[in-house]
Amino acid sequence: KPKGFPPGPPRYPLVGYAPFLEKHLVHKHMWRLSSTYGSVYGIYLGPERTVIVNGWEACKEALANDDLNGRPINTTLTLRDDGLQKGVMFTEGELWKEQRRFTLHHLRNLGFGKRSHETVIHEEASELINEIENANESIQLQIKLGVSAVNILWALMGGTRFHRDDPELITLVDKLNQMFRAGEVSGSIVDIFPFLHRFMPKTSNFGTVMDGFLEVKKFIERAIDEHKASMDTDNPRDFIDLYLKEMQKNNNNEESTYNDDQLVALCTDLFSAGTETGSASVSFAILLCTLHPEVMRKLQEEIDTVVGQDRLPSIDDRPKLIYTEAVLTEVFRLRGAAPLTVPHCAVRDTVLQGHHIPARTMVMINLYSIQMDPEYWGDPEVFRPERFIKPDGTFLKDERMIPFGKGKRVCLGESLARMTLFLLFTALVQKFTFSMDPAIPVTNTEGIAGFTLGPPPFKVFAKSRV
Ligand code: HEM
Repeated sequence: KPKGFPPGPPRYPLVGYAPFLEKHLVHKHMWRLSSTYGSVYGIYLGPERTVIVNGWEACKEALANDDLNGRPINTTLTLRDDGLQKGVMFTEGELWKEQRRFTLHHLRNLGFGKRSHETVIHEEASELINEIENANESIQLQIKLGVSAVNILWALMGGTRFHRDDPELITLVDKLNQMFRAGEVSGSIVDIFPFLHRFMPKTSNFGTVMDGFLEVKKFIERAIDEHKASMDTDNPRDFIDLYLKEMQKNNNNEESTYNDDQLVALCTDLFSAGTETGSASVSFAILLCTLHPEVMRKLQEEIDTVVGQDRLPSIDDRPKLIYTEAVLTEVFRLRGAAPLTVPHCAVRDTVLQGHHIPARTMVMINLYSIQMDPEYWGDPEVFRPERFIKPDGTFLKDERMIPFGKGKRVCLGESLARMTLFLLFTALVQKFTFSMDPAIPVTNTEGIAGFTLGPPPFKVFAKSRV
């Protein structure tokens, strides 16, 4: 017989435990609470009860349970989509299944995460390298990498490439970054008290989030209008054309889930999820290697031996770049971009680690707690890529490394994200040795959690190696 709803920290009137959560390192706080309340505990965020899942065994069980594959309804998101639940990231059931299948199928055919996309990423890497070479002061990498990430994704979604110094693009990337830091993955005060959204000033975190949402939405809507005006149904150029074609095919089908609102929300999901996380991961990788010059040196030695300086590293080099692979895995372990995944929700009553989880309970799966478990890793706080290298020198693949999640809700962009991180990061360390600009001291690298985890502000000097 299942135990009841999992117990947890105290519930204060109206607000529950929400105001006591440490906003900018919420994954760490949630993990800490598990030492008192157990790996699966219940917590009230406002009047709603939520379940937090920690540790490998419990997270693995939760991710394998399809009854926990829903998404909670969240006020902020419903406001983004004019009161509807649309897109792929925050939908569930048949709509989600159909749209996710269509999206993955067509993005893959267009070259998503495949060798044919490497040329595009190499072009972006070369442009980025040029821009860094021409900078005569220390640089803030995150916006620059954000621009690269947009171009890499947009090549498949919208078919065009933006100029790196396009001011509109830079504003968009900047607002996206701010939005991801201002947001709260476990829900904000507006999600607890929806009526408050009318009173939130533009300068509040909620205002920043809505501003970011609307900026992306405007960008997507404009692109869709341009596609409609110029598309040739027989020769679809990119993902938006393919989707518009599918809409035409289903024109007379009232049951169809392919429509304008859905296309806007889907592209907004892909664009938001796919650009900030990518640039955050490369930034974290550069930040950690800059603070560990011995790691940077070893990386450069390996790349010089396997690739040399005459061409950019390619995905074909990957199996030979063992140390590089270990560094990137260690970056994901220590500073994965989505430590709490995207909130899940029980689609029906179910059981987790013997606890009863009622239908519609929000469930947060804490990947950080897996990746930082001292009993398993020994010295989880230490940046030590060697932990992923076996004594015989080969790469050690660890089943606990799931920075993209696992199961049916696993990140839709994993193949692209892995390829982008590898190609941009290796190109940068092949060409430059980075050092910190002491004007912005980085006292710790834990980063800033919002919707996702982003690096702390930092600037680097890039010394050319050739
Ligand atoms: C390093 C970069 C990235 C990391 C660490 C990451 C991680 C994640 C994680 C942990 C989830 C949630 C899994 C769950 O709910 O259990 C997720 C979902 C998702 N990601 Fe990523 N992601 C990254 C990059 C990308 C990229 C490049 C794209 C798109 C092009 C993307 C698109 C999505 C989408 C659409 C979902 C929602 C999937 C669904 O609900 O069915 N992500 N990601």
